[in-house]
Amino acid sequence: MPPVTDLVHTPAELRAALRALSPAPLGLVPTMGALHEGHAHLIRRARLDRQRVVLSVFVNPLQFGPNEDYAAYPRTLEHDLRLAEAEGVDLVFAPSAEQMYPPGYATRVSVPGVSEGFDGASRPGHFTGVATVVLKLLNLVQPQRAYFGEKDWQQLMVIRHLARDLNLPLEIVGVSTVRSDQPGEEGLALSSRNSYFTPEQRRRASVLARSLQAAQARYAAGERQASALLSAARVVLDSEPELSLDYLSLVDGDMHEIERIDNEGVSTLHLSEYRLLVAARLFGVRLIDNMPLLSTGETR
Ligand SMILES: Nc1ncnc2c1ncn2[C@@H]1O[C@H](COP(=O)(O)OP(=O)(O)OP(=O)(O)O)[C@@H](O)[C@H]1O
Ligand SMILES: CC(C)(CO)[C@@H](O)C(=O)[O-]
Ligand code: BAL
Repeated sequence: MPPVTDLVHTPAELRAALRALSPAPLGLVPTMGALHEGHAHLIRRARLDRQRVVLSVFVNPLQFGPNEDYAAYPRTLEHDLRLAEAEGVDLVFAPSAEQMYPPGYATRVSVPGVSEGFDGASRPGHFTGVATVVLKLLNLVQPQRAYFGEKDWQQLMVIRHLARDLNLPLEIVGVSTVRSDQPGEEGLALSSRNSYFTPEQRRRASVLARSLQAAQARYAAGERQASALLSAARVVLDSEPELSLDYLSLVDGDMHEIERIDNEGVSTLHLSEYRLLVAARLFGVRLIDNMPLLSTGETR
């Protein structure tokens, strides 16, 4: 018998369905749907942790700017349910915008500092929208653990900060980025927005990953100046004529830009928090990617 995945749409239905799952430990996987192998990886990680898995599918209007792709964002609930069922998800919560933000809704949650710069600068209000909806989802589901992809690195840092600052009684689990292994587009970070691309454009979009790998290679060869590491990435990005760069940086775990890696004073743990970040627009689509200086696997 294939596992049965329940689908609910309202907070009241969610509460009733959660009662039926309790007292098992719950893992929440928040998504905006259009599920792919990256999302499947988060679900599998939650199941490995022996959690009952609640998956939310909600394209959150609060985190989109007025000129962004809220209306065009892919909505594929039937496909998402099939993937959720195949991966053994216990419950899918797919609310409407009206259920999440009924008339009179006012509250916003923001995490200054870590939300500023990078995507926070390019997408004003984005992380306030993310923090607000994530806190609402955590309150609705009350999981023991919640799973987020490293692909959205700054988002993961914002949510870790939110959980720490507000003493949220749960563990935030970061899961490493799943990348394409399709010939020609190897390394491309899986993303729902890749569905906007033709196969040829996807191959060219792998330039982001290749640029970060070039910086990693320079680091592995002994380079410790951020500017030189970033130049190595920049050469690769410049090889794509259609690419318009938003940012390319090396940051520490607090999202502060760093100029030089001083291995003497930095523990391996600290080093694993350093990230090369890139964001660029390609063929009208805004893409982000990031990599550690050294591949270190998942973070917790
Ligand atoms: N390739 C991936 N590897 C690991 N986690 C991922 C990957 N892509 C998305 N995720 C994670 O899945 C969760 C839901 O993300 P979301 O539904 O926005 O998908 P997405 O592919 O990131 O879409 P978008 O194109 O909007 O960036 C987030 O925690 C995100 O970091
Ligand atoms: C965390 C999230 C589901 C909040 O809407 C979204 O930002 C995403 O899919 O990464
Ligand atoms: N995966 C991040 C959600 C967003 O781009 O709005």
